[in-house]
Amino acid sequence: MAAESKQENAIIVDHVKKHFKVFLDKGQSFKERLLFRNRRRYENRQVLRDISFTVKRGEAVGLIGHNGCGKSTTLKLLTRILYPDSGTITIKGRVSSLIELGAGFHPDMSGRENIYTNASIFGLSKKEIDSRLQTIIDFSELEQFIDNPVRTYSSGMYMRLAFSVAINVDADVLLIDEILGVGDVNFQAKCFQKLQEIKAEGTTIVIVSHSMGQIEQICDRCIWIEDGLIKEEGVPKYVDEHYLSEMEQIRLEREEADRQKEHAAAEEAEKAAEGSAETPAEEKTADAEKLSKQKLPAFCEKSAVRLGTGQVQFTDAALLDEDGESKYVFRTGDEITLRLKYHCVEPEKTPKGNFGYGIFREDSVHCYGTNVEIESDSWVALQPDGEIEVRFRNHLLPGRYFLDVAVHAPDGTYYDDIRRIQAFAVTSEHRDIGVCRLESQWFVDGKALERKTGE
Ligand SMILES: Nc1ncnc2c1ncn2[C@@H]1O[C@H](COP(=O)(O)OP(=O)(O)OP(=O)(O)O)[C@@H](O)[C@H]1O
Repeated sequence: MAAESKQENAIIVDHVKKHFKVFLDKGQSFKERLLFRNRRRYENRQVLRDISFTVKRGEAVGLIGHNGCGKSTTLKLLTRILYPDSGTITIKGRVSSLIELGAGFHPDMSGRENIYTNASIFGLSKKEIDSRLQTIIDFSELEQFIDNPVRTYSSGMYMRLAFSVAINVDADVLLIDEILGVGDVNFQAKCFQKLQEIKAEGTTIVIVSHSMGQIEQICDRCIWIEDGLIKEEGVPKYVDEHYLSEMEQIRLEREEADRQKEHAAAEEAEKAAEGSAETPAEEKTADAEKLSKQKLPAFCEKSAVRLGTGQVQFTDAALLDEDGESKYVFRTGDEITLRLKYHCVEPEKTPKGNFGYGIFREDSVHCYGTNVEIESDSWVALQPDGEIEVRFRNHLLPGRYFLDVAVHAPDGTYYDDIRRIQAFAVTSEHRDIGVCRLESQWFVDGKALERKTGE
């Protein structure tokens, strides 16, 4: 049997469920509550739907997940500030928690008196507290204020005292909620170092944090909670990466929805403006440098730059997914279609054009560029109004990118050239790094390694 499996469990959480009653229209005043006592509506919010995990003695485990997913609730259940609706929690040994720090402090009592009452809540006898009193005071750096009532303390001083007590009670299990927000930067660094010492001494630790760096430095294992269930569990570096990538995906999807709304509104405004004032005839005619002075149309990013003679003008540009939907976020490996529409002012004078596109990463790295002539050794016969599409497999790695499009004459004169016409983002489930994905096949002693499923 592996040594690890022999190690004793310090915490066993077994099929725990927890809901809260959330009142929707609770009266504010006593009168309102009395008058509308029959109207008090509430909803049952199921916060933990079925959580099971174990923590071995001496192990440090991090709980991560987005706001409101139930991390603090899990910790409060472990501390017994709350009780589960069903399921069981078993903890072996003395528990100390850094949750709701200083909740047990009495404001009129001095710092010293509060150390005694607070440490006794953690189960220490008077003799035990006497022997570690100076260590607690020294760690808090509050020596000169220790006999003042804690109501005269700043919130940072208050937290420092509470933290010093909680970490000096020789707990077997330490539960921590976003602890490293305590005090100033120096004190935070000191707390962090102390935690590492406590861990090295073999204390079991469960920590809730939004700081992946802290989780990776302290924890042996990480548990990602989502929708009241455990979504993933394992080595912090990998779980954190998956979590951060999902958070980025959610953020980008929101951004995409906002952008769609913005574009729709801009198009609407453009149509309204077109309807009320017809563009004067002379503005529609070709004129070198004219495009740079015109207002950018709605399909362009606000930061776009437009150059060219205006003899051919793009009237629409869209990046489409495989279903033909206009998108802002793509994944590495997706097929993307760039659809361009154009208007040619006088096709008889400018019968041929070459269309091209370029992609730049947001830090201006030129990732790619090509045109019709490079790919097909031919030129496009220009119509008064035409459409052109280019389809490509997206091998770009995660990041933000900008698209440039241009159409030029056989002599190289740019008819229309729009830089940063559109922004887009790329996400990926792969973990390779760099600018683009070079799908790699590994061989060991001539034998091809099996590729991960889904790649
Ligand atoms: N006492 C309570 N009464 C009603 N709802 C509660 C109570 N405590 C927590 N909740 C709700 O339970 C959900 C989970 O809260 P919890 O504090 O566990 O989340 P969290 O993952 O720690 O979030 P955060 O990262 O924001 O700290 C939230 O929707 C919260 O509003």
